Amino acid sequence: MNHELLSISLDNTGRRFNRDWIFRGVEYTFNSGSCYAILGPNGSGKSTLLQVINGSLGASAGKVSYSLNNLIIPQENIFQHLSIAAPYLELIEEFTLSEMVDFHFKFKPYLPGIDKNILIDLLNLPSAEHKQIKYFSSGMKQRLKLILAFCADTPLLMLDEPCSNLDSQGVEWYRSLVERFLANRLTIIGSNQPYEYDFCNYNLYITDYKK
Ligand SMILES: Nc1ncnc2c1ncn2[C@@H]1O[C@H](COP(=O)(O)OP(=O)(O)OP(=O)(O)O)[C@@H](O)[C@H]1O
Repeated sequence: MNHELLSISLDNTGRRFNRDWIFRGVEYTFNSGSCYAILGPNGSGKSTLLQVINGSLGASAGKVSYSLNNLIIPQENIFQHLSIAAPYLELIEEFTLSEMVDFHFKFKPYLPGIDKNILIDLLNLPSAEHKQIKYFSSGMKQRLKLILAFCADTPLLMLDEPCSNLDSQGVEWYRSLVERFLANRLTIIGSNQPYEYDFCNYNLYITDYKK
């Protein structure tokens, strides 16, 4: 369980592409221990807002600031404290599952109580350990992205469309990870499927920031 206290504040934050504002005037603070859903229809800007929050995309207006254990940290360092599963973040197709897990956890520690064998058991994909990821189905890849994000010991967990390509068993499996691995973290989920986010403490509607 991660015990670091992270706070992310958006101050009059907006992002545009060319002349179109995707969102503007966002005033919001995200805190450890809560789960936030970013909601809106397809193409409304959920992924864009997630990327602005994690600093991988700059804001066109306003600012995003971060504090960890009450110390301000610069935007360029936030990725060290972040685990993310998103459709636009790819796995390394040439690796086997085993190699992918080793590679991922060179950069991020495991959550206490988790190790490689436990993680592979949790993934529940029998006989996939030495299979190359390029031979995984889309649902298997999605499970792998999720388990890598959930099991890394970071205060910030971001999930964009977490159940894309998952079947109903996969959705149940996702919900079991949520119950087990969210405590104390700051979790932000981009979604328009209630089963992906209905346990969140707060909902943000991107359409509220379109003016
Ligand atoms: N690099 C870019 N250049 C120009 N426009 C972009 C760029 N990235 C995203 N957009 C536009 O920004 C808008 C928001 O896209 P975004 O992917 O954030 O929406 P979303 O709510 O996550 O959508 P979905 O639910 O379909 O995943 C869309 O109109 C998209 O075309």
